[in-house]
Amino acid sequence: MKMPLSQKKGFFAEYYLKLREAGGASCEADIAKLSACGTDDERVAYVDQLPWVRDGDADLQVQREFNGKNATVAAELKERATTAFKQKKWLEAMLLYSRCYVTLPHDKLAERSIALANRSATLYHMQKHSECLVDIRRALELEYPKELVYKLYERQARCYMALKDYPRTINALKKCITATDDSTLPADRRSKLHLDAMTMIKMLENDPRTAKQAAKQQKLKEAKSSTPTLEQAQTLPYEKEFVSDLVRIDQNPQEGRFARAASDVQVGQELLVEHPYVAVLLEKYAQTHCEFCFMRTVVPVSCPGCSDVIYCSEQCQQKAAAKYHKFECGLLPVIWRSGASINNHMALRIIASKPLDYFMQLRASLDEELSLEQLLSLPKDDFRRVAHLERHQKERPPSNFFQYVLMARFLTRCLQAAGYFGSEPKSEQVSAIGGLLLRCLQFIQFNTHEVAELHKYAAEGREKSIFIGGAIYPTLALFNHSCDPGVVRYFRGNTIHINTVRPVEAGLPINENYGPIYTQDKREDRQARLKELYWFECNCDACLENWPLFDDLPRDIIRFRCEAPNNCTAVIEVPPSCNDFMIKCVTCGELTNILKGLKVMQDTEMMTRTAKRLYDTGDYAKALNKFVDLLRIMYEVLAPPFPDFCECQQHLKDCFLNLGNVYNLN
Ligand SMILES: C[S@@+](CC[C@H](N)C(=O)[O-])C[C@H]1O[C@@H](n2cnc3c(N)ncnc32)[C@H](O)[C@@H]1O
Repeated sequence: MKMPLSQKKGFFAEYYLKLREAGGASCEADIAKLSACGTDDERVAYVDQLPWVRDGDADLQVQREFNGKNATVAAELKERATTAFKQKKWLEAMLLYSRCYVTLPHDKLAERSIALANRSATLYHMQKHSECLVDIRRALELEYPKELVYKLYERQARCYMALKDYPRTINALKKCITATDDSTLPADRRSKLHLDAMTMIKMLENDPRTAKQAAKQQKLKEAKSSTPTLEQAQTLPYEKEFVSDLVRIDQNPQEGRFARAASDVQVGQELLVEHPYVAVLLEKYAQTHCEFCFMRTVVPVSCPGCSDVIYCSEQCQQKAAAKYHKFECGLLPVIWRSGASINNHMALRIIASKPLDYFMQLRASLDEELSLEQLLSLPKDDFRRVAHLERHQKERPPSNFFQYVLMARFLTRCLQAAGYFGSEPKSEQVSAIGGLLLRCLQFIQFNTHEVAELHKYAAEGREKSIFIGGAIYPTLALFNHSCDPGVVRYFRGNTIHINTVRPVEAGLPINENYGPIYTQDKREDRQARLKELYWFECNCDACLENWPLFDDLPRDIIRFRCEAPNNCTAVIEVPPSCNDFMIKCVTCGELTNILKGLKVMQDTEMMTRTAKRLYDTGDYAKALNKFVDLLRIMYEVLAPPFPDFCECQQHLKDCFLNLGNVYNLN
């Protein structure tokens, strides 16, 4: 039997080629006619009525597939995990128990609790005490066999002991003693356990640290807080959003909207902390990272309906379920198999995150232009915050529109299969959502950020930033590009942080970087890439003045700033061998004393060594402060680009990256 197209891997590309072939001679002419359509709705409607497109619809059958949960597969995984456990292969056992837990059908409460309890034992051996405690709590919340509960409390006590939390150790030991009443332990073993636990409790109660800790914990409890737990640590990505007063969004006809400095900005300052409007994790990381917040996850929570994705906590699972997963559940295998990129998936998720009524009401107003003030005053979760991002619809060729319409049609079918339109979809609603998906695909193209995680290979002293997913940050999406960016971005989960890597004077643009950077890529290559991917000509200083690559930066020239009191912005280039201290500026004719600059260069050598040492010992926060000082001092008297400044900037960027998502591979 022939396999339907939608069952094959990467079927969308095949469907597209097949369709174009079916279009035959009239294909190009039909596609060219798309240029006559003025709106996305018209484009979708036009493509929809092309007979050769309609004929291909049979290839786009989308059906939800729930083959993820499977008690038999879970039982096999459990057996393999237990073998690995017995062989003390802790990591392997932990991963297998995770897969077993995620694969178990949601109603198998006892089995799920056992998988969690077994994983907690593995985590205990791995000395992952906080994670072990999370699994014990979850196992206890499910139907863990009563007669074995004492074991969990015993393990809980050991974990608290390892974490030096004595009041909680005592508490767990007491619960352990009580739980033995339900156990099937022989009398002698039970009394031995009681005796050991009582001895431990007594010892801890006599320890002065216990009372101190208990008082502290009580205080925190009264303040409606508690000691930081792993669950809280995992809510880190939901740290408060923040836009600094130093950032002002402005616009002009040449560059559209962009950020500029409202007043002088120092190096190292935090300008923006933003949650994504939408984010999609790469399929590759679906079993290691939380689908909702992108935190790497040791003790995953799974979706009740599928085992395709994991979450770091119940909160993230519930948020995802409420927002979009109810429509994606059972559809992810189809989306992944289709070969649709995460950008395409993001478009689907944007729509799935809000009810149909929301879009139907908003639709008419989407064609109205919004002023910058109106846009910025919209609530963060308003669709218009992203719908009005740059999409270059006027420059878009018909062939590109055609491809996007086909993808929008496929995504509409996915939503339809997931029940987004209810049991009896109305054709005008389906078309309207098709039009909106087409709009999403356009703005996503220019406004997505790659979410990254820093992979550290300690043994080799190597670090690499790895792309784990994509996201849209509505405020950051208004920042323009420069090949000599003023900021660095790093991520905690999928929350983005933007910090400056050089001073920016009041009124000047604060630009970020879309990929090509002047120290590494030649001007022609940068410009070609920006034109191809973002459809603009870059006119940053590095492009206009054609700054050399880092390796070609002159080492035999020092670039001093003209210090004349007339606000001259010229650069005075001096060879290191120069014997004069008072140098005449060729632009303004005034003299500048370069002694101060030479002294700075001497001082910075020593400071750089200290900063690098701090970095190498892993003290990133301190190293960061040192690099900030260095850049500030250098920038005052010397004018970039020059090698020391670039190197320092790179180190500062690395420090910031180390404060974000990090994965230690050794
Ligand atoms: C992420 S958006 C940035 C905000 C955009 N200017 C706007 O008005 O929404 C990317 C788009 O901004 C424009 N852009 C970004 N950097 C630019 C630059 N340095 N000069 C001119 N246009 C730029 C390009 O049109 C690009 O496709």
